[in-house]
Order: sequence, then structure tokens, then C-alpha cells
Amino acid sequence: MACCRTFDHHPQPLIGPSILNSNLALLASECEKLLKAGADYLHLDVMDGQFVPNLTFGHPVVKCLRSELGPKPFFDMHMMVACPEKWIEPMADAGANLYTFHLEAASDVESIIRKIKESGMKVGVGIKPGTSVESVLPYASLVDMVLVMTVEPGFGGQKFMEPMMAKVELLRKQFPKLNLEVDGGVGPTTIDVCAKAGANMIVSGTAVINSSDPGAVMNSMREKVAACLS
Ligand SMILES: O=C(CO)[C@H](O)[C@H](O)COP(=O)(O)O
Ligand SMILES: [Fe+2]
Repeated sequence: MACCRTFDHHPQPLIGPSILNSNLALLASECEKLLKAGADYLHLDVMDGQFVPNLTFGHPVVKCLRSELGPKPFFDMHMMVACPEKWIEPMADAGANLYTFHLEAASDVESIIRKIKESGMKVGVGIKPGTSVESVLPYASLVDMVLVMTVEPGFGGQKFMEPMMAKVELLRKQFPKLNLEVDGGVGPTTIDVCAKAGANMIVSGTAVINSSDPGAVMNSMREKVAACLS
């Protein structure tokens, strides 16, 4: 099981299933199944209907999930919200471990990073497909993780955008110790390019959830990432 320690060392291969397309009415048991099958962390997609044209859940659900699952599982909050600063304290209080906001939604990036750190959570910053990698470079040394979106945020089950790998390559080259996450359309058919580009945190939704053997899918992706990191 991953924990905050993960972010204090050289990047590790970590698989974080996205529960977006799972049965949300059975959220806790779906998460338990994924953790038992070998998930390193849980990627929880928060959408507010403003930053993206879709709506999921917020901190009250995360708080209940924490209480159901106990203190161990690592919660990676993918905050697809228009006002990222608004939810920092509620998410920290709900038991979130990593708070990833979108650069496009932030008016004062450094202040948001500082507030997240003060709340005790790790910090991630994400960029949408249309956002240049150059725009995130000034913040890469201030955060624990950079998320490169490989689909337009808002929905699971979309097609992987391979041109985004150039962003991952550049970030890995300039920041060898940084955690780099890819999210969107990642699964057995797209993991190779992600691993070769240098991603170490792999979000995978439908490819894991729809598989008859989620554990095997996650293990195989982890091995591919590990082979490229070493
Ligand atoms: O952030 C997301 C969408 O905005 C999801 O994390 C992502 O789409 C995962 O699902 P899939 O692997 O099915 O694409
Ligand atoms: Fe996500």
C-alpha cells in the first residue's frame, strides 16, 4: 500500500485506479475490491459542473469513504473544480492525502500550493491537454506531483491522447525525482508509451474496472513502469 512516504523518495511505480466509472452507489466496497486486488492508491475524481461539464462527489463523500476504509489507503484527489482554494480545508479534514488542482483553474498558483502544504496534504498540479508543459515548469519544483491529462477532463472511457507524452518526457528529463502522473485512457494498450515517457503514477479507470481480472491488469502495468524507471 502506498503512503505519504512514497512522495519523499525517488519516484516509485504506482497504480491508482479511478473509481469514476465504478458503481458509485457501492463506492466503499468497490474501493476495497481494488485495494485487495493490489491498487497502490485510489484516484478520486471530483468534478463541480463548472470546471468540467460533469458532476461527481465532494468532501462529504470522501469523509465517509475514509471512515469506511480506515486510515491506510492513500487518497489522490483529482480536483476538477473552478475554485480549488475553496476545498483545501474540507478535503484535508475529510482525510485526503494528495490534493491535485488544475493550473487552468488557479488565479494564484503559489498561494494555493502553500495552502495545501499548510493543510498537511501533498500537492499535485495538473494540466489539461491544451495547456503547454512550459506553463507548469515554474511550479514543478514546488509540488509533489505533476499530472499530465491524457484526455480532456470530465469523463471516463475516452481515447488516450498520445501527443501528451512529449510533456511527460520533458518533465521527466528536467525533473528526474518528480512524481509524474498520467490520467485518461490509460490501460494495457497505452501503458508502454506512458512508461517509456517516464510516468510513474498511473491512473487507470475503465481498463481496470471493466476487466475480469483488475489485479492482473494493475500488476502488469506496474511491472512495465518499474522496468522503465530502473
Ligand atoms: O480524470 C478523469 C476524467 O476527467 C479520470 O480519472 C479518467 O478519465 C480515468 O478514466 P479512464 O481511464 O476510463 O479514462
Ligand atoms: Fe482523474
